[in-house]
Amino acid sequence: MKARLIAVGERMPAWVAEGFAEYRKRLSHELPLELTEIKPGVRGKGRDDARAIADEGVAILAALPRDIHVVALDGRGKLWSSEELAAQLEQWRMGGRDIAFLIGGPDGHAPDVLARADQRWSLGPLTLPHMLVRLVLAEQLYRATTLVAGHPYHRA
Ligand SMILES: C[S@@+](CC[C@H](N)C(=O)[O-])C[C@H]1O[C@@H](n2cnc3c(N)ncnc32)[C@H](O)[C@@H]1O
Repeated sequence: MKARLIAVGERMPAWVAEGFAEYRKRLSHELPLELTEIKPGVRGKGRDDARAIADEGVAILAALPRDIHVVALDGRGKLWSSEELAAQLEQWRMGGRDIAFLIGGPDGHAPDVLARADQRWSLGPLTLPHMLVRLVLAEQLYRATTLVAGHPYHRA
């Protein structure tokens, strides 16, 4: 199974890019993770935020391969402990499809994107900046692979 991260936002700051690259490297055997960045919709004077959210949604949906399991990162989604995420990972693997994780823009996901999602995953009640969400997602996926493999990285 391969994973794809489709995220609104371009050009991560170096400290995020380095952290993300580190976990992506650690994941490369167990869960190869490919990143697709989506240009944020245009916001500001005279621009309608709803239009920007809709444009981001169209671009996210266009980047999705047809037969892929979709998990939208969303503050109103399901909360999973790291152990529950590891169990999810095993279920996703048994499902036999590749998996896509979606991170929205400054105003969250378009309704069409949430409608396409098979699951919604909340990292907790805090609203996190999208760049940090990439990093936490990559680390938690790595942690989940180590839990499944019985590797001592996870010591809860
Ligand atoms: C700055 S947040 C958007 C906040 C927006 N007000 C909302 O209601 O979704 C940008 C993206 O980061 C992700 N995100 C932020 N905090 C999150 C959390 N606690 N759990 C899951 N995803 C989160 C979501 O994909 C969100 O669309």
